[in-house]
Amino acid sequence: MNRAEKAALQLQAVAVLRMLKETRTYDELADLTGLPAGDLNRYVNGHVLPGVERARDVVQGVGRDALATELESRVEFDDEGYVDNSGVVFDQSFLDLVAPVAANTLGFERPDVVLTAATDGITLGAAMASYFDARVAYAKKSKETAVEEFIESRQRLASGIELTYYLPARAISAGESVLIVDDLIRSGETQELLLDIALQSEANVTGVFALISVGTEGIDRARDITEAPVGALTTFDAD
Ligand SMILES: O=P(O)(O)OC[C@H]1O[C@H](OP(=O)(O)OP(=O)(O)O)[C@H](O)[C@@H]1O
Repeated sequence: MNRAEKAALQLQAVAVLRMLKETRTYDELADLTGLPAGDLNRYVNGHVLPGVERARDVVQGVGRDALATELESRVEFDDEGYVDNSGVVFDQSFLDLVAPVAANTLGFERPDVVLTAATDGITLGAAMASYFDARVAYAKKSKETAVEEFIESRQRLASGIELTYYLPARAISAGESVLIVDDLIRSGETQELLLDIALQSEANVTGVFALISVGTEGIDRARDITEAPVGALTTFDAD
């Protein structure tokens, strides 16, 4: 880890601690993290940065659990099982916190491109791309008028409806590494289409990440297609 990466990790830990502090006293934060309340006060107020080991523990340990809990509290299901995740995907600051936690806990290598699906994956894709200093690309269900060449992937869904995603062909070059992300994974059909687009681009997939997994069907489906790490920040029961 070079000096800039260490500094970035230390600042990410401070951002996680600040989020946790919003709803806690310093004593409660000390109980949660195992760190002294006085130190936490200095970190949260920006007077001192946590050491690298402490920063890693915060980001990978309590950070993941806390973000998953926060995510669960912001997601709503209706009677038919449809998800309202606007409380998450409309909050870019929250997604900016998720990116380092996801990258560190699931072990994704830095990609050249973060690939997602319009619409709801876009803000997470932007957060992940910003964290990795990578480009972001999103496949859409329609063709952009001025773009001449597309990669397209089509699938007949379990529902019988056909779903096609289009990506401008120049968004990903052969040999580049691609991290596939989305806000939600349920059947895995969307991820399968994105993986197919990466394959057609002759790119190397470095991982598949979803904020929310509903059941494990989609995660299992992605794992059948790629050997790269596949994971979600939080998993809800499918029923
Ligand atoms: O694992 P799956 O069963 O494929 O479901 C996951 C997909 O469903 C949602 O997108 P949706 O198709 O609703 O499009 P939207 O983002 O434009 O709302 C979500 O954003 C994922 O892309």
